[in-house]
Amino acid sequence: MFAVELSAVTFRYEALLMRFDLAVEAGESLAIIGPSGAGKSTLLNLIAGFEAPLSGSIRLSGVDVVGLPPARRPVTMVFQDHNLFAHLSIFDNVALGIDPSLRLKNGDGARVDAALAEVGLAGFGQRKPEQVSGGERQRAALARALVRNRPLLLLDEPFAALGPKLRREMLDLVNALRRARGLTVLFVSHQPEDARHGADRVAFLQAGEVQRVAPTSEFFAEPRSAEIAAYLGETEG
Ligand SMILES: Nc1ncnc2c1ncn2[C@@H]1O[C@H](COP(=O)(O)OP(=O)(O)OP(=O)(O)O)[C@@H](O)[C@H]1O
Repeated sequence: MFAVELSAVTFRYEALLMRFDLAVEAGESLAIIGPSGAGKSTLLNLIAGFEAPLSGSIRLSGVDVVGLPPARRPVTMVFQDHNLFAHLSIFDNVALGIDPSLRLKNGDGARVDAALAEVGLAGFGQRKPEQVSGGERQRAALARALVRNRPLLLLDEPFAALGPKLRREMLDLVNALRRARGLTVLFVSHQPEDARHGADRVAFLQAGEVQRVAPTSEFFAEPRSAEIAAYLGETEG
């Protein structure tokens, strides 16, 4: 049974008809790369339930989730724009992952503290988002995703604004959390280097389709398809 399985999933934005087929094993880390407008964010949004397909099936751990709202899917997601509330402390921002109205029950506070410690933010709970660095804000967003205890973690370019060294550190953190918690991770990145560094396999999207999926070392090995060579030339220049 796959952690994620999309079969003939179609979706349309104006002129672009997308059609996705993809299978991801439990515990895997999959990088999703491809040109701007290829459908990378749309693919994650379909899995998370922020968009509904025209047709096809989306199975998560064997269960067809089409029609289920995002909150009822075994999924948690982190975005590039971390969506932290400026007026709330880091602790409260993370606690929103447990209860959006911040009515915490016994033990919830300890869960928030544990998640903050897991992402390297022990002791940062009482600061406001503006009082921490960009990398630390993304760690907080990751902690908020983790407290939801979902087996599938989707990352839509969450580290795009960080420099290369920090991005590698964040990918290492994600992979450590993946192993410790047995998560399946799908991450979108514009940096092929992120895929090389942090993914077991790479999915290359082009014009609304998954054009190639391969183990990372195989994906980057020669010979490459014309489309992949063009993409890598375009972005590595
Ligand atoms: N809300 C929307 N309304 C109309 N068209 C949209 C909308 N969101 C995305 N699109 C279009 O759908 C296509 C796929 O967009 P998507 O954001 O999934 O691509 P992407 O690969 O994530 O791109 P990028 O790398 O630039 O973020 C693009 O052609 C885009 O213009």
